[in-house]
Order: sequence, then C-alpha cells, then structure tokens
Amino acid sequence: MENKNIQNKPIFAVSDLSVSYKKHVPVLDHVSFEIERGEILGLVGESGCGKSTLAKAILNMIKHESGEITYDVSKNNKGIRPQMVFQDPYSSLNPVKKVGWILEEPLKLRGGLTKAKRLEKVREMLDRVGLDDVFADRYPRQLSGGQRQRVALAGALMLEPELLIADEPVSALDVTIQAQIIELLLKLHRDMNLSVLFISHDLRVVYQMCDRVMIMKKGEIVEMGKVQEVYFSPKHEYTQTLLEAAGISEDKSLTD
Ligand SMILES: Nc1ncnc2c1ncn2[C@@H]1O[C@H](COP(=O)(O)OP(=O)(O)OP(=O)(O)O)[C@@H](O)[C@H]1O
Repeated sequence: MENKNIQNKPIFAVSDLSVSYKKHVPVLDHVSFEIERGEILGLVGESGCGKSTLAKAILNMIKHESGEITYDVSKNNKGIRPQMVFQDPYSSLNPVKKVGWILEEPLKLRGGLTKAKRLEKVREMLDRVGLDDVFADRYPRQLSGGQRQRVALAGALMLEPELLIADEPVSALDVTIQAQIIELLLKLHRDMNLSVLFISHDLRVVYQMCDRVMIMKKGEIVEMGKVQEVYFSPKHEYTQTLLEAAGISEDKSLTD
C-alpha cells in the first residue's frame, strides 16, 4: 500500500560514514543514505554485516571516524533526538522500576509538566500501545515479551520524536506476537507521523513494514530502493542470494 505520509524531504541523512572497532578494519565502509520524512526505511543484511553498528553510530553511541550525520529537526519538535528500540526490551527497561515510572522519567527529565499532566500522558501512551492502565504498576519482569516491547516503544515515544530507530524489534518474539508488534508499529507510524529506520535480518518482516529498503553486505550498502523494486527486480547478486535464501523469489504470497 502506498504510504501517504511520505514527504520528499529527508528528515535524516548519513553521508560517507565509516566506523572501525579496530584500526584499518572498517565495519561500516562509506555508508550514505537518507530517510524521507514519514517513511519506513528498512535495513537488511546478514548477521555481523554492521546493522547495529550503524544504528549506534547514528545515535552517537559509538564514534565514527569519518562521515557526516544530519538530522533535520522541524521547528515544532523542540529538538527531540531520534529514539531507539532494541531487540531485547528487557535489557533496555530498568528492572527495578515500575512501568509507570519508566514512562514518566523522560517527561520528568525534560521538565515543564505537572505530575498530574505527566501521569495523564503516561496513561495516554499506554493506551496508544494497547496496554491497560494497570500495567503502570508492574515491573518489566512481570510482563510478557510482547508487552515489554510495547512498553519499550511507549518509552521511546514519550517525548514524541520524529524519528524512531528500531533494531530487530520483533526478532525475539513468537510469530503471532511479531505480527501484533508490526501492526502496532505501523499504527504508531501513522498516528504520530513517525519516520522509522527499521533494522532486520528478516526479509518478510521488512516487506510488510517498509516503503524502501537498503541491503547491507560487510558494512557497505550494495542496493537501495522501493521494496517492490528491490524484491522483484533485484540488481545486486547479493540481494538475489538473500531473496533466494528466504525463498522469496518464488513465493507468490508476497505479491498477492
Ligand atoms: N564493540 C565491538 N568491538 C569490536 N567489534 C565489534 C563490536 N561490536 C560489533 N563488532 C563487530 O562488528 C561487526 C558488525 O557487528 P554488528 O553488531 O553491527 O552486526 P549486525 O549486522 O547488527 O549483526 P546481528 O544481526 O547479528 O545483530 C561484527 O563483525 C562484530 O563482531
């Protein structure tokens, strides 16, 4: 389905980005791309190709040795930086704090809202991610994997960022729960006008989620384009190999 949210104006640009953990061994090699405002851009590649490194580099969690990262924060967004959700929400949620506290914290740190207003926003966000108010009073360990990922998404979106970076957000979940979280991400993308960088090794999930896709091999982007074009007219040999390995070239259900 055509995504009506897309405006042909990048919200985010990476130019010539290179990262090495060890000297002279690039993990990311001159990576360049843009994320259009309102789009969901997929990043696909085999384990170890550099996907998480790219996510961390663009969030300044690790240093890059060369290249430029440009984030266009619109005037009405008060400079909220891109936020991230991870594969394993358990490690990103503070285990000794209740969900209500976790969701209120970013609002507290930013300041400017009364306690009552903050709690109202927490309730609203729980509702947006499909969780009842009672979850505010639970610890992360008392939640299922899917519920924890809902809380992680809620936490990332509390300050209403314009860009979300989702690093394998459904990979650790059962298939039925995966489908629910994908639905939720698509709903949040529509409702909150979010742009998303969606990182996954699962080509089928990317097909369901994304408008465009980048294929990464050993730290380089080898192909990039609209999902339909890349999946059904792949230009790079590596893309063809990935699609064949996932059984996608002959799988009609993707095109139905
Ligand atoms: N902190 C680190 N120090 C040294 N090498 C690292 C570090 N983190 C990752 N690497 C290496 O960098 C390469 C890319 O890793 P990265 O985690 O970015 O890949 P990935 O595509 O996200 O993999 P996966 O899909 O398995 O999560 C791998 O060879 C990995 O071993």
